[in-house]
Amino acid sequence: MLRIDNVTKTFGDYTAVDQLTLSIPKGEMFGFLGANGAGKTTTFRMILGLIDMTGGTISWNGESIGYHTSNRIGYLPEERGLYPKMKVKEQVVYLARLRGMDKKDAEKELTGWLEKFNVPEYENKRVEELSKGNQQKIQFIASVIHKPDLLILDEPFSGLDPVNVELLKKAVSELKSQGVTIVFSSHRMEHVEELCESLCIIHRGSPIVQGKLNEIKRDFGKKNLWIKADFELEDLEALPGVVKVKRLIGGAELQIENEEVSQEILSLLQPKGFIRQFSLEEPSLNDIFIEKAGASYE
Ligand SMILES: Nc1ncnc2c1ncn2[C@@H]1O[C@H](COP(=O)(O)OP(=O)(O)OP(=O)(O)O)[C@@H](O)[C@H]1O
Repeated sequence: MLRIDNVTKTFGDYTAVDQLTLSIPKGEMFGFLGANGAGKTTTFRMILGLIDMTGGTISWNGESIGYHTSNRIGYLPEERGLYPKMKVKEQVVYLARLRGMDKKDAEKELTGWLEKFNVPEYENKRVEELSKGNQQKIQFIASVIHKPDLLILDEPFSGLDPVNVELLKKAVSELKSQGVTIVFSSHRMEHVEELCESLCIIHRGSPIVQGKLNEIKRDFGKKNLWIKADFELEDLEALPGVVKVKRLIGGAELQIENEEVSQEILSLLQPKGFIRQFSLEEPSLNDIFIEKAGASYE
């Protein structure tokens, strides 16, 4: 288990992480979310021991984070950076050996990963010859080659095309099924929704939402209602229990206070004409993020 206990980080007068307490069970894929500047990367750097905490403790499987835990953690940093002139194989094997891996094992692992990512021919290419997205795949390989049991990924999907996003999602899901604990940050809520059972949204270094995704959605209460009708959907905004209305061609998307409101809306609309679509859906993580993180700005 990764335990972050009452962790604070200040830079001068500024508090970037504020008494953060979180527990991430072993083998989970955990989403660590927050607006720009919320404190995600700073937290990751403290987990890695790259910067000192101002206060608090962090432990991995009961051991305080430090030099002895570093070989068991893999990290894909937000600011990607490989040596441009070095060949992929030289570079990844060098990084793996720094993590205590044997050269032969590292080469074998690298070949496997390059095949998995459909780029076996990259082994002897210089990093600068690869596109930015492909460099990112190589950096991901460098972060997992030593088979860490805790993997920290800072915005792993940014800059990847949809095919590579799918490849990477599959790779992280496989690692999870092998028991690796994965913590990742992302501004793309749909990726978090797809991959994570639990998550935390932080704002100014403190959690504002925390828990299991399905419970967070249930507790949020509000629902989305999609309506398409062959008549003008007028005055929806004025109906009791309607929070937001987004007009679409031929219909509307509503945010409503609770399920009961949808029944009242249906009874009101039915006498007016033909309703093509009327569907009630769970709120998206995007809705929750915008409301919770947005409210904290005020
Ligand atoms: N070395 C530093 N010195 C001073 N302030 C810093 C330093 N590192 C981070 N900060 C500040 O701490 C806050 C949190 O930064 P951090 O990089 O952790 O945010 P983030 O959540 O990762 O944001 P983003 O989504 O934009 O990557 C920011 O206001 C940032 O300016």
